[in-house]
Amino acid sequence: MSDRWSAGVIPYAQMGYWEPDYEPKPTDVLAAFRVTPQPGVPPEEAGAAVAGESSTATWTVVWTDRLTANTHYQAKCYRVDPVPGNPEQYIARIAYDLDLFEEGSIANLTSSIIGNVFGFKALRALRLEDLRIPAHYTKTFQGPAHGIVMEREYLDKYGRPLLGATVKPKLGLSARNYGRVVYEALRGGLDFTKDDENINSQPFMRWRDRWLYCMEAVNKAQAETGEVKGHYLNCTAGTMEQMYERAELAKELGSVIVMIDLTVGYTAIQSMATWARRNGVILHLHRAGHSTYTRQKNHGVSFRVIAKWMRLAGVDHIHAGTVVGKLEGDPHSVAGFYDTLRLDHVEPDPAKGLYFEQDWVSMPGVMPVASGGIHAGQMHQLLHHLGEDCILQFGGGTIGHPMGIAAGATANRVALEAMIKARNEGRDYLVEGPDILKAAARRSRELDMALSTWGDVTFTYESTDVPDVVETPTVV
Ligand SMILES: O=C(COP(=O)(O)O)[C@H](O)[C@H](O)COP(=O)(O)O
Ligand SMILES: [Mg+2]
Repeated sequence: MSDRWSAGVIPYAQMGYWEPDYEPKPTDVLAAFRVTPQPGVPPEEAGAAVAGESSTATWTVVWTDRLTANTHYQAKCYRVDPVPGNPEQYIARIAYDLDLFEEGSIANLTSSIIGNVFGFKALRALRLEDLRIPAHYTKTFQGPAHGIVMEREYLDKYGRPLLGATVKPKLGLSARNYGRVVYEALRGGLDFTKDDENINSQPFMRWRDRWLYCMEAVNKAQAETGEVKGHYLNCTAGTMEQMYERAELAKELGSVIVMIDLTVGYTAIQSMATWARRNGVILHLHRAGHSTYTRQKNHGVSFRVIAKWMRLAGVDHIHAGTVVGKLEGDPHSVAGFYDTLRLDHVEPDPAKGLYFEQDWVSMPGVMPVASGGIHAGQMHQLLHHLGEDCILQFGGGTIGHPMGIAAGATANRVALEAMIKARNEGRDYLVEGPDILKAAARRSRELDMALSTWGDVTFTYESTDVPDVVETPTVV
């Protein structure tokens, strides 16, 4: 071991970053990292190195350490467990004192915990699996601008998932044709339509034109149906000033909701969440880009951590997976994401990939959004996996309907209401789902056509991001 540290270089473990006797305090931020050390690097040293580099340390001791209360500020790796079935990987748990973080800043939290450490040569790979945010720190964040309960009250819609659709094709429609899609989908029975992540303000359709045509469509559909309707106007732009300008006009035109992409960055998200609460407008977040760092199990940041950050940052909606659709989403992992977003208190549950207890101390819940390759024929599975407080978004599964967009929307609404009715009557809707849908389709040509068009479409591929199977639950 000693060969690897020449004069002046001391192992992190020896510098105090490995402390197996440490008992985490209720105020500590706790992290679980999946560590793959380089051959020859002991796991405790790897864990200590992560603790060091994500808190006070550099690669050697420095004289100025003596000018600080160094042991107080040092993060401590207090536990390292081998990963069952994977001899190369370990889960290292690290405790960070609350004093290391600025109140109410995701940017500061992330610059510490994922700042430098993922590039460490001594590690082959590193993944942040989970974080425990102490109540003391949680209370310094705004949290969701409105949250699930307020959103339902604003919309006057209860007892069922909300329905939406992403306008397709993703790019190229003119503002007027785009508005037509919105109108058809909303009048047909959806609650929301939505800009896709990459619809911002391109030459083929500038944002102001889209705002005008979409709000005309929303108003017309509201007048015809007597329901509150919304279109997520995507305010994502190159500067904060442009985003505020777009959000202000959305509000002036009476939109109940605006949207941003995860790509705008944590600080911009927090700023937009503050704006959204102040202005009484719901804030939708598309997790554009997340799979570049959330999907692979050995390296990056788990989506359950991103979900936690976004609840703190203050969004009202976030895309969180469908289980059955076209994009990555193991049922157990997705259940863990949905719990993290919606519950007030989350228990550790290794089967769902949840490493820590998380108390949200009454912070409102975020509405998870299920989107990506879903259709009416999956309604029983969607309700079973995702529950009632969520938004089901059918883009292709509305706009691709052979009888037209409004018919696609109606098919989804009829399928959902039939399934909710069956659930409320106490039926085993998961098992009986296909029959429930067939029976409903006898009274709805739109649903009948949706089922015959897409009924057999499934996306059965192996998931990448699956929780480790066996681990004893730990309460810290
Ligand atoms: O465009 C779509 C879905 O379109 P469609 O409904 O036509 O498949 C969304 O961008 C994805 O859902 C994002 O993925 P996720 O929700 O997993 O972040
Ligand atoms: Mg999209």
